[in-house]
Amino acid sequence: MTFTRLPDLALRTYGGSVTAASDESFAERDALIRPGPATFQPHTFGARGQVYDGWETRRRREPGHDWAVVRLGLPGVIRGVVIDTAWFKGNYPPYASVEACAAGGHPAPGELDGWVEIVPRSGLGGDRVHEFRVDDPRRFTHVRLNIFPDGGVARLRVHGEVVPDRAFLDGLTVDLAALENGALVTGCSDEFYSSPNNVLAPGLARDQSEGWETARRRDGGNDWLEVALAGPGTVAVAELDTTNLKFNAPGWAALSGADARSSGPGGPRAWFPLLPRTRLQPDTRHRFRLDDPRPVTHARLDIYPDGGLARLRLLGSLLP
Ligand SMILES: NC(=O)NC(NC(N)=O)C(=O)[O-]
Repeated sequence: MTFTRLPDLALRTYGGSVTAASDESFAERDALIRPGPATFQPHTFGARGQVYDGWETRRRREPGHDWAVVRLGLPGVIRGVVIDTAWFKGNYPPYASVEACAAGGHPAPGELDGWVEIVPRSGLGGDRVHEFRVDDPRRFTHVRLNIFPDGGVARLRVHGEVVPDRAFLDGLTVDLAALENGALVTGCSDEFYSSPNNVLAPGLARDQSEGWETARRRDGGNDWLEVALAGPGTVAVAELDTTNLKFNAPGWAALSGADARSSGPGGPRAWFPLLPRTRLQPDTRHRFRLDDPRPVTHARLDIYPDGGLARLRLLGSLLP
C-alpha cells in the first residue's frame, strides 16, 4: 500500500497545529496542514503581496533557513511525508528537510528536543508534489519542516499509523472505532465522493464532505466498510451518525463484529451480528445499546443500499 493511503497525522481536522515558525510574513503557517488541495487566484494582491494558500516566508537577506514546527494531532509511526509546493512557482524553496521528535505532556515549542532527521535535505521543484518515504519505527508527536533558504510550501502531509497513549485507553470506556485510538478502515465497497476513514475522525462532521459518501448504487447490492478497532474489546454502544446526509442517507444499516484472533489477521472473518438491519433517518445521530458480550477486533458496517455516514462511534472497553 502506498503511504499516502494512511491517515495524515498532522491534519488540522485531526487536531494538528503549526505551533511555531521562523517567519510567516507573506502567508500564514497554519495553511500547511489545511485539509484539501491548495487553491490559487492569480493577480490577487493583498497588503503583503500576492495571496497564497500555503506558508510563505520573506526573501531572506541574512544567512540561515526557515522552519515550521507541527504538533501532530494523531501521534504515531510516520511512514511518509508529502511536501507540496502547489502554486509556488517563482518562490518555492529549492531544498527542504524534515525532522521529528517525541514528547510527553504538553510542551511549548521551545521545549521540544531530541529531533531526528526523517527526510534528509532534498531538492524541491516549484508547483509540485514531493513524496518522501520514511523508514523509522519510532512513535513521534511533532515534526519540523526546514526549508532552505526561504520560500513557500502549500501543504505538508505526514502519513502514518496512529499509536495512541494506552494510559488514556486502559480501563476506560472509549471509542474503539476512533482514528485517534488507533482504529483504521481496512476495507470499503466504494469511496467515490469521500474517504471512509472520515467516519472515524475526531469531532463532528461540519458538512457532507467531512463524512463518507458513496456513489448511487445501481446493482442491487449494498455498500459497506470494515474497521480494525483500537484493539480487542467489547462494544456497548454504537453510534451511527447521518448528519449532513439529508437526501442521500442510507435507508438501513447493520453492524457486525469479528474476532480476528481466532482466524489470524489475514484470515477470513467470522462475522456475527451486533446490530440487526435497522432503519435510519437522514441527518440524525442514532445511538444503539448493544448487548453482545463477545470481544471483537473488527467491525463491519453495512448500509442499504448506499449513501454514507458522517461518523461511526463504537463505545466500549479494551480487554485488559
Ligand atoms: N506572496 C508574494 O507576493 N510572493 C512573491 N511574489 C509573488 N508575486 O508571488 C515573492 O516571493 O516575492
